[in-house]
Amino acid sequence: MQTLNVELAERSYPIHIGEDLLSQPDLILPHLKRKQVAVVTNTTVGPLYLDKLCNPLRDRGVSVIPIVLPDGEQYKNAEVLGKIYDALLENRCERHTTLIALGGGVIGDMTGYAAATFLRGVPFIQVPTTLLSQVDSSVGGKTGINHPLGKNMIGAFWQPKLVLADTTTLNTLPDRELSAGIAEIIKYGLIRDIEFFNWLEANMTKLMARDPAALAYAIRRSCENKAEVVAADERESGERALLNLGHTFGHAIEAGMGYGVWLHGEGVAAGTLLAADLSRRMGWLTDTDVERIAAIHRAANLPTVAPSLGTAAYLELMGLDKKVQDGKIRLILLQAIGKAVFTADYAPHLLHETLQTTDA
Ligand SMILES: NC(=O)c1ccc[n+]([C@@H]2O[C@H](COP(=O)([O-])OP(=O)(O)OC[C@H]3O[C@@H](n4cnc5c(N)ncnc54)[C@H](O)[C@@H]3O)[C@@H](O)[C@H]2O)c1
Ligand SMILES: O=C(O)C(=O)C[C@@H](O)[C@H](O)[C@H](O)COP(=O)(O)O
Ligand SMILES: [Zn+2]
Repeated sequence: MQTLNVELAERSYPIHIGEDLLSQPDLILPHLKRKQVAVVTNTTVGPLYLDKLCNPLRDRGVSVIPIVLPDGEQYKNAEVLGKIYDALLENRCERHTTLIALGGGVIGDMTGYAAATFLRGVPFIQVPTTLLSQVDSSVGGKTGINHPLGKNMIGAFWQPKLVLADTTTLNTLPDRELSAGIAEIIKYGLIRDIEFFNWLEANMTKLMARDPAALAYAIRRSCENKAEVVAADERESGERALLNLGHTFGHAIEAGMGYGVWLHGEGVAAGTLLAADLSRRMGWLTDTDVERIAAIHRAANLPTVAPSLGTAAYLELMGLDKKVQDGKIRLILLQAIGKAVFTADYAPHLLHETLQTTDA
């Protein structure tokens, strides 16, 4: 097992990464205020891992309330969030009850938001079971739900007490979801870690084949990158925005196509290629850079061409992004592979040209 720390003064917490961690209650028990937990999961992950996590806790005297939600990005909404509150109230949960998110980013974001808001804030633990959630969503404390008009529009910053990333759970993850996770891994290389990007290019075949050592390294390096950025800028007043590379486009794709049609990581992949295209039009990236970025996404079986929603629809959806300031869409662009900037200072006609490439 490897352990990293997210350094946030009194809100600091460990990230444990390793095999068979689910069934090690000693990793969880020190982080509980009382021996009562509510474990939020979904109808796919529950049958696979709920007993593995909960039985050893029960054996140690912990009272466990399981809460099983429907599975899918289309359920990351206020109605399903309400089901978490219902179960917590019906079971008379208190401020010292710890919520545990067992699942991917959808479960993690919703459980975290329920924890941030139930009784004005209760502790929570992330037990991420997708590659995407192990390398990104379980770390950093962004929690929330979608609105029909936009992704993650309602939410809160609420840090977990612990992240327990059991890499054995990835054995049951579908290939398409593995690729979606790799999109966020590539992101770290592109925005701030050229050596990691070079390593990813050299090791993509191993990652796609689920080589345990390659996966373990990619998860650790991703979490190190994310933890450093979050420690420097917890609430996204500057540097943290770089973690949004490709997301303004990607979130427009997810909302525009209907939640769940394109996976989050797929939207990020196609969105990253649009950000790269605009960066080339700005004179920052070369054609060779853009081809390198496309090639690494292709090697991960990720989409590199965005759907043709139409330029007007893209601009409308992107105009609802959380980073919009004074009505201007602010974007993360690449000055080079390994160096991103957060800027409003791009020529609007170049963004239009980029978006027009999506018209079939
Ligand atoms: N908070 C953040 O910082 C942050 C970062 C990135 C993404 N996100 C959010 O995370 C979500 C995407 O997360 P995701 O990609 O994990 O999707 P997800 O949570 O929908 O999980 C993907 C699918 O895999 C299934 N699954 C989960 N673990 C499994 C396992 N071990 N074996 C078999 N199936 C398994 C799930 O049931 C689901 O069907 C989006 O809503 C996105 O907005 C949040
Ligand atoms: O942690 C962050 O900060 C990120 O931006 C990570 C992203 O991968 C993630 O998808 C996040 O949920 C997007 O946040 P949002 O603020 O654009 O909704
Ligand atoms: Zn993301």
